[in-house]
Amino acid sequence: MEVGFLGLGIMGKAMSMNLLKHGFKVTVWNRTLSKCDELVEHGATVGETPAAVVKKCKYTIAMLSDPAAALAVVFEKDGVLDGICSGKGYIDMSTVDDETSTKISEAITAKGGSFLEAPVSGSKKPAEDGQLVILAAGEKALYEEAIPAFDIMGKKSFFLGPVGNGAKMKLVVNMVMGSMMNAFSEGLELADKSGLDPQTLLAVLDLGAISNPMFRLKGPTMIQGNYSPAFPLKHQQKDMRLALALGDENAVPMPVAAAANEAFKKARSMGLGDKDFSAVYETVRQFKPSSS
Ligand SMILES: NC(=O)C1=CN([C@@H]2O[C@H](COP(=O)(O)OP(=O)(O)OC[C@H]3O[C@@H](n4cnc5c(N)ncnc54)[C@H](OP(=O)(O)O)[C@@H]3O)[C@@H](O)[C@H]2O)C=CC1
Ligand SMILES: O=CCCC(=O)O
Repeated sequence: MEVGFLGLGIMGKAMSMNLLKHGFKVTVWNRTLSKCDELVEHGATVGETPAAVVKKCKYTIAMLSDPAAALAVVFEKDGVLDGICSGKGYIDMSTVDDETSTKISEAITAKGGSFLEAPVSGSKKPAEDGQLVILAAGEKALYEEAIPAFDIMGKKSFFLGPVGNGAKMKLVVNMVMGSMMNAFSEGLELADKSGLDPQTLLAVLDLGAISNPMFRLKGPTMIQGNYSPAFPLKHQQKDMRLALALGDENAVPMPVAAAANEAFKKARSMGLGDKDFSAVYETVRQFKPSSS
């Protein structure tokens, strides 16, 4: 099966690599061309533009940073729209808002193509291990066609109905995650400042009702001050911003998420946007480990 893949950042690289390793023929494109090299070493072909990739492949997947990137890759010259036609599908797995996704869907379908949004839960490691949770919405037939690829990239796929529902579900999930990360950071600092061992706090949390993989994975590295990016903080703040806009649209009060968004903005202002989102800890942290 020939699949196109646009966007080889942290997630796109891992996801397209998995497709290659499982026998898919993959044609890749990335704005910064050098990021294609490693994929080529594993058998990928490079398309010169998004349009060239779409022209070559029955369906094309995109994994791009934000709404501006998702729109640029579709609407700019030599973009997806210049290659799409009847019989071809476009699957955008980037985390964007429903307005962006709807705009892309309308443009693709106006040219006879089919569209699916399919943002994912799970980060770098689940992407490498094919353990993502896929939140698809849009054209059901394209969803069914893409299941073999989804089964490789993910551990579970949901079909959530019309375009927009996948984007909204993803924003709700990441809004909860970003708020939790801030509460967790405050807890680590409170433990430390009140004379408790943060490592013991991790052990206690892990045995109780709020035990979860995020605290288990991020806690030890946060204590070390290691923020090597799996999920860049600038993307988490983008998701908080988009989730708050969704709350605004639906008149849902979200004071906790709003405060969390401010903390992520503060972290960006401290130059931490390209670090892992757990670096939001630095906005409350006073004790610095000697290794940082
Ligand atoms: N990392 C994670 O844990 C997760 C991320 N996500 C979401 O997945 C998406 C990708 O995330 P991730 O891989 O971490 O991000 P990265 O920042 O690592 O990669 C972003 C990608 O978008 C491309 N890009 C950015 N701007 C443009 C543009 N204007 N035109 C064309 N391409 C552009 C980049 O190209 P270039 O290389 O040239 O900069 C790169 O390929 C985001 O929407 C994110 O929110 C979802 C789940 C988990
Ligand atoms: O969008 C990023 C999500 C990261 C995760 O689910 O661990």
